[in-house]
Amino acid sequence: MSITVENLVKRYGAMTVVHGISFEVGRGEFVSLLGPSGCGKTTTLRCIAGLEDAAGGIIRIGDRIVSAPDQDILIPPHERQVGMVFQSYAIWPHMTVGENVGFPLSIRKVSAADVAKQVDEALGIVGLGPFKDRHPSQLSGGQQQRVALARAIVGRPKVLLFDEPLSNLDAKLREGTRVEIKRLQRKLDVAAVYVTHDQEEALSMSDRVIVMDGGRIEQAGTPKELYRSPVNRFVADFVGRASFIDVVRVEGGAGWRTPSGALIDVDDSSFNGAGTYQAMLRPEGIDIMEDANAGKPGRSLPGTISDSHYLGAYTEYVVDAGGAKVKVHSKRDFDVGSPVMLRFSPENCRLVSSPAGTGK
Ligand SMILES: Nc1ncnc2c1ncn2[C@@H]1O[C@H](COP(=O)(O)OP(=O)(O)OP(=O)(O)O)[C@@H](O)[C@H]1O
Repeated sequence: MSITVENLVKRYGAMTVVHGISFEVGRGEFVSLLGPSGCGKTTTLRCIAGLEDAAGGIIRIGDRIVSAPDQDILIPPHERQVGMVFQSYAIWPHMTVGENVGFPLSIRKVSAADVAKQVDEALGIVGLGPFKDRHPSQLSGGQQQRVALARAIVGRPKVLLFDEPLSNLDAKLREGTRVEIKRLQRKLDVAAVYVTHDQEEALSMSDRVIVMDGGRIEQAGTPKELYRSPVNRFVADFVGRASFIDVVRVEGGAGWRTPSGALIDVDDSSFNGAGTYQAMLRPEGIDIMEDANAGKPGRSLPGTISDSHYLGAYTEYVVDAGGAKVKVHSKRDFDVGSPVMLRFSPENCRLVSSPAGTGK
């Protein structure tokens, strides 16, 4: 089943925290809500689950309206057929693994025999069959999170909702559990909404990512679309590493000029005639040339290495290019203070809007 969110509004008292957002998640599709702390991701997810009451808009699961305050429709969570996994796992320490997983069924008055069968099936899917009679305190953090996963899928939910489910796991375990969650979601072929503030997690797991800020959607698209063609500086900065150089359009549209007066070739397909703009450069798309005179007009900028951070597979250099701090990834060694030439292609030098005064 799909999830459709139309003009969702959520208020806490006088404060509006979700400002009429709309999106759709198709059956079998994995969509992440990505954004900084407080942008309204969790609130949106909880409105879909029915754990928060929306103030406006319509939420559908499949064809069924589960939330439409204007029509006095607010279906309670246990009737929405959603499975949800929380950051805190929310498993009960006094219950065994099997009892925890079976809990959502027992409150739905499923017969004991059916509960046992479905619990065994769910534990089998997450690989926890032999742990059924243990208590959560006898499990590792990763195993506890799998109990929470099993509990989310036990009633054969029509959609799966995840609220930062991996943030309490260490880096190595997080990577493994990502793969497991994706495998599970594919196997069940359900719509999934996944809340995270971790861009790597969102890019690597999702069919589509919705970037939010201040209770609004900034951009929605496939991971590649967001990475390659962000609509503004906020999205460019939030999705991956990027550097920004102020640019102004040369009179008559014959190119773009940096504050130091250099003309650069910018992919300006996003230019719409109004507002302020910056050129965005991704660090892996820039070459560092030792010969400070090796530049091609429009596709290079002179600078000085001002800082370096060794990261194993590559070094991240910060290059001061006429006042702009440009991050560059290179496998080669350069000394701080060296004069260099940065070379880039117009495809890696994209115009992004950067509304003045908004910090975006
Ligand atoms: N129960 C509540 N009462 C009042 N305000 C709340 C409540 N829950 C959330 N908020 C506010 O709503 C806004 C959105 O919160 P939300 O938890 O959805 O953000 P988020 O993007 O999920 O952030 P995080 O990543 O920190 O969880 C925030 O400004 C938050 O302070």
